[in-house]
Amino acid sequence: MTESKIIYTHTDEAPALATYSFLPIIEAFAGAAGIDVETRDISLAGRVVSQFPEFVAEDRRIPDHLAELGELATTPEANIIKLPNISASMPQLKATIAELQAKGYDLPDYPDEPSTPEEEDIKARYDRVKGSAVNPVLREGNSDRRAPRAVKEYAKVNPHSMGAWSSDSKTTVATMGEHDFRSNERSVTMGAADELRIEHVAADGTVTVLKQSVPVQEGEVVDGTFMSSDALDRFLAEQVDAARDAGVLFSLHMKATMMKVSDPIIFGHGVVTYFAPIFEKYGDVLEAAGADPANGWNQVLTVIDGLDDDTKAAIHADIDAVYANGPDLAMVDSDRGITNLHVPSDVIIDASMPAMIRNGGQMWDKNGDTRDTLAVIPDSSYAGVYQAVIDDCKANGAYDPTTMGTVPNVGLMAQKAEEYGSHDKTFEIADAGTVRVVNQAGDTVLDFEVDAGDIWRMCNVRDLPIQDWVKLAVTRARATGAPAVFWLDEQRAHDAELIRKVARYLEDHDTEGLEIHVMAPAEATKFSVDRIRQGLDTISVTGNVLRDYNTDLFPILELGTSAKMLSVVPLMNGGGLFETGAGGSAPKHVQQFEKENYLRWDSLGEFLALAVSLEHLGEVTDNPKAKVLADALDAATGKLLQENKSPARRLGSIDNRGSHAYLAKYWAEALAAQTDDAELAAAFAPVAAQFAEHESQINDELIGAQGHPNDLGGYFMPEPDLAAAAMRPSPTLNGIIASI
Ligand SMILES: NC(=O)C1=CN([C@@H]2O[C@H](COP(=O)(O)OP(=O)(O)OC[C@H]3O[C@@H](n4cnc5c(N)ncnc54)[C@H](OP(=O)(O)O)[C@@H]3O)[C@@H](O)[C@H]2O)C=CC1
Ligand SMILES: O=C(O)CCC(=O)C(=O)O
Ligand SMILES: [Mg+2]
Repeated sequence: MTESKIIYTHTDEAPALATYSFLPIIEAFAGAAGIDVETRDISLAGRVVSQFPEFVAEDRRIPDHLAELGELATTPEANIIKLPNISASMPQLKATIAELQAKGYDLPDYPDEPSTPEEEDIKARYDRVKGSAVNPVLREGNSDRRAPRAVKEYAKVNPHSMGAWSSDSKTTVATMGEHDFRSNERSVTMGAADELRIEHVAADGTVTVLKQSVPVQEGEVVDGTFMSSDALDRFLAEQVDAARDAGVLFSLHMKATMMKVSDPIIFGHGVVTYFAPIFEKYGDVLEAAGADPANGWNQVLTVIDGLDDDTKAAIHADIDAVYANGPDLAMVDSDRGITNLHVPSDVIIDASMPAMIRNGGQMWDKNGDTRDTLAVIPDSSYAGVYQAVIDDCKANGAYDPTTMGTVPNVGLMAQKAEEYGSHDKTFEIADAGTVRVVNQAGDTVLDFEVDAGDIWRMCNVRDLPIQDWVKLAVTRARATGAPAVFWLDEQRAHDAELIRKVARYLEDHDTEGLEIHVMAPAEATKFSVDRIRQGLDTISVTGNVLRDYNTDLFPILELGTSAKMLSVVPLMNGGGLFETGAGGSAPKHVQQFEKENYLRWDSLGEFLALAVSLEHLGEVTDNPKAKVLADALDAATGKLLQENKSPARRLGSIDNRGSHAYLAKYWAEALAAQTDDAELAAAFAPVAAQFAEHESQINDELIGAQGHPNDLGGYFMPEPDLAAAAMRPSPTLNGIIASI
């Protein structure tokens, strides 16, 4: 018998807090079926510590759990439950380092400007932890994200609130459309395995190797492209003027976390353009003092704070003038004066654009009022998707969650597909010249005329992941009967290569009776939202970035949040990676928990993932009890929804902890009631009885704990004892769990 083992990941922020409450329940229930649940620490803090063993006292070292799981993900035994984790921006990484140092971890500072080989090494280690460093390693398969039927039905009966859309809304999307990644893209499919080299050739002929070796496989699609720095600046300046003239908010939507090299640079251009008078007048002073707009306006403000009083006062007067003369900025937190440009990881496009659309196309201004917005998305590859949704809402009003259809996604991401693999192949160009991609034979495969400051990048996608993606699309289309639309634009170089492959690999499958289309993203959006309004479902089959966008966009409109999605990654070598929802780690929830001991995080994603993980375990190991646990958990999750025991949003109601207590109650009841496994039924009958007897006492203890500030002894690495105590405040519940 194969070992029955599930790996549960310890991550960050709200899901990490939820884990302190939910994991003991999982361990107890799984233990009754002979299933081991092990944890691995892939939190941002844990990953930082793991990079510096020689700096850290032996008893506080953390092994490189991510590398271990990355290897596990390539084996058939893998059964990993992956909770959302922080893809750290630079300000988050530095805050983590500072917190760990204060806790006595003797870590080096982040060297912004390394001047010795040792500092280069330290910086390289920190940079490995930065940005989207976890997901691409674990996602050794393509993604299948959908709203389970029970969740969709629940949302139809209990719709979330939707802001009204007016036909004269001034909200719109601005995108470059030329000189950007989409329009400069060139793509080639490799006829044979090779090794590519990326070089920059300056105007005087000097050759600089940007990347010595990019091994590529036969059939791999290789793209190169760049965004023109000058065109970007012109575009951004025009949008600042346009927003001011239209009297709408200016807001920039990037993915500075996942696209950790390119997007902070673009974000920095946004900061410099909006605050242009400041950088024109004080740019040298600020640069000398260490300002880096790519890390957000807040970082620049911190640097200004360290200047002498006179300079500081002068700059602040000029900043006031910028605010007075410029368009109002969309705000992240108007009470605290945090704008959309303050921190690059505060506004992340996949969640921020749908939240705006759900809100009638409006964002918050500095007074805490909602206003129409100019949403600036520089690259035009996918911006048209949001414009198409906005056009549809202007024409037809907000969507109706009680009737709307669903748009699940089959996303290409295996083996660092497309943009996921681009980070070590993205460069801010130093001098005008040519970037060329050269093969082993010395032939130039792709070349580009670039200027200083341009952002050049290469993306790759291998052939086997594409085959697997096409197969998954056909499987989902067959399973649901819904049309499957490949969101590919024949006008775009990369997509044109993919369209050829899709046509070829569809031939390998029985597609008789299936409706399969290829449409450019804006057209596919229109097709899907037209059907949504008719209550019809449409599978979106997309590349990596659209996978990310669509799996927040549609769930946020359909279900109110993407946390309620079933997110499965069937690993290409047979294992399973079960993600918990499609959203992130909800930092705002932690703020509320710290302030008033109330955690509004909904663990539905964890419940759904655990059920499919148990089901997978039951199938691949010889453990029928796992299947019984899975079925009972599904029944419990359904009942939890029906009985409205998900976390509410307000103090004094059931929060995350209370929802776990009810899940455990319903799970025990379902196990006691089932007849497939008498042993489990007998084991859980007394547990169910205890829950029934003590329900109100558990509620009193959990709700009674709320309402005061909570000190967890750390943000990125809370003290485990404090976090466990805060998340398990009901002795009665803890006693029942311990009795299993
Ligand atoms: N798979 C992964 O590892 C992912 C990680 N991330 C990371 O997550 C962090 C935060 O990203 P952000 O863009 O703010 O997106 P999030 O999805 O974390 O949060 C946005 C909002 O969505 C709602 N939400 C998200 N999850 C839940 C949940 N389980 N229950 C209830 N509401 C939920 C909350 O709304 P409200 O405040 O109204 O309650 C929340 O404020 C970043 O560090 C990012 O890198 C992001 C996406 C995926
Ligand atoms: O990896 C990341 O940074 C974010 C991933 C994400 O948002 C997603 O997979 O939906
Ligand atoms: Mg996402």
